[in-house]
Amino acid sequence: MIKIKNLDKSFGELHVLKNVSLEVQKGEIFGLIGKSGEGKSTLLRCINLLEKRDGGTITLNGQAADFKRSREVREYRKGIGMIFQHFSLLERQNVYKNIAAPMECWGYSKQEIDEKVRELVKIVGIEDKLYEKPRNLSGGQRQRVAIARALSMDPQVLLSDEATSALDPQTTQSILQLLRDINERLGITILLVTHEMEVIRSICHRVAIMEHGEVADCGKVSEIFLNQPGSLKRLLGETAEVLPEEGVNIRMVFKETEENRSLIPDITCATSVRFSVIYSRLEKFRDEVICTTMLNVQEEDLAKVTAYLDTLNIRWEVALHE
Ligand SMILES: Nc1ncnc2c1ncn2[C@@H]1O[C@H](COP(=O)(O)OP(=O)(O)OP(=O)(O)O)[C@@H](O)[C@H]1O
Repeated sequence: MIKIKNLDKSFGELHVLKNVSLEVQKGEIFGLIGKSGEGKSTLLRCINLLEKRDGGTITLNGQAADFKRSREVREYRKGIGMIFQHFSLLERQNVYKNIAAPMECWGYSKQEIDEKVRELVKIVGIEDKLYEKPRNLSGGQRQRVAIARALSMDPQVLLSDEATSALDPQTTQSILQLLRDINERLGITILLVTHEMEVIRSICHRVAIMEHGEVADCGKVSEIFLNQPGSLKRLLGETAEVLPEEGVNIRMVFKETEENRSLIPDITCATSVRFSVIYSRLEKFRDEVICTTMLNVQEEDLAKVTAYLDTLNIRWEVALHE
């Protein structure tokens, strides 16, 4: 769907994107995460041709984004909706006019516009706000207007640049649910930029972690969390946990499945080792649940326990205490 190959971008001396290659599949929600200043927004702006790249290729649905004429650029952009952190609404215009604006630019008839606006406000759940000005809306409602406007040209792709960063946690969840509905019901591919891990966990199928303008790791969200690459640890902030100083602490990460539910008694039965469970927590990733469990074992039992975990293909590592 979106194919980015060897993308390069500098602002003067500042090399912001370095040889970035990514593929976003049709119908998926793909997340780009990284610390501030890693080039995430620049990448979105290059895809949307708001920013000129220095090198590399961008292909949308097999069509290379290399255009000579501004009309071609406009046509290309028509297929891409975009939403931003601060909504970018026309403050003097009401909700109806805001959503209608792109269609008016493209010369749609009044009737076409009216039908589309009324359909879109229903999809985003603000039918009762049609004639309100943005200043009378909450942050979540404003973002719903922006989403409706982004969908007005029936785009194949929606680019989202920190769309929930200015919202409280509850409103964030409702907007994420809306994006998920749009993805599932309308089949729109979503590429979103965020610095919030919760956004990635809740709705993304796949994620790319950006570091220093490069893609450090990329894959299915639950797999990235299972494998815990260095880029993820650096992003989450690798703080030493408060753990027992005696013995060895083993962190296990595994999918919560019926089979794994009895893992703790299974370890005891198979190894006859006595150990403590320091904590165990579940995290949801779209439709999968991942369990992180910390065990504390005696030094002399470490090999026995980890050998058993290896037979089950359970990922483990020795955790450092403070
Ligand atoms: N138009 C520009 N001119 C000069 N430098 C720019 C321009 N746009 C971005 N930059 C710089 O490029 C770097 C990457 O910026 P970008 O906004 O893409 O990062 P980001 O990962 O999206 O960060 P954030 O999460 O803070 O938005 C930053 O150092 C930024 O200051």
